[in-house]
Amino acid sequence: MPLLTVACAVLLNADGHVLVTDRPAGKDMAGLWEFPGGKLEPLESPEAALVRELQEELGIETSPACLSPCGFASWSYEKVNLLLLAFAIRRWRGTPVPREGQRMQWVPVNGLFRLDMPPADRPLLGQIAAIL
Ligand SMILES: Nc1nc2c([nH]c(=O)n2[C@H]2C[C@H](O)[C@@H](COP(=O)(O)OP(=O)(O)OP(=O)(O)O)O2)c(=O)[nH]1
Repeated sequence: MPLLTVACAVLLNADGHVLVTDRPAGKDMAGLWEFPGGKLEPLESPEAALVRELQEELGIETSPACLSPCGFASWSYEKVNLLLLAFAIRRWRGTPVPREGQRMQWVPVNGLFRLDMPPADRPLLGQIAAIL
């Protein structure tokens, strides 16, 4: 199966809460909570992809220098092997506002374990808890 690389953000606010958005109706895994981000375009670096996706999905400005690798997960879905690269981000410009019809919430890291998330995300949660 093809390998699909996805970069996602663990946006941490001053309270130590993490931003999650839900997958809009009509997409695979609709309704599940996920970390904002998305697929790399051809020849795009993970960092550039994530900066672009955060602008498109939430209207916030970040830069590769603000991205700190904080974990990865690997999961075989039906048609792809997903490699999910997570970056912690503590500083950005602007206020996140969902721009693609997603719902959004800030949750304490402990609260992530109680959310319905894609199976690929599970192994990331302990890694995120460890960096706080
Ligand atoms: N952004 C993000 N994607 C995740 C997470 N967990 C997880 O399994 N994924 C999967 C879902 C998708 O198959 C893929 C992300 O792709 P994407 O967001 O660029 O694209 P999509 O499938 O939502 O929609 P499309 O752009 O293809 O229409 O990674 C996560 O926490 N964040």
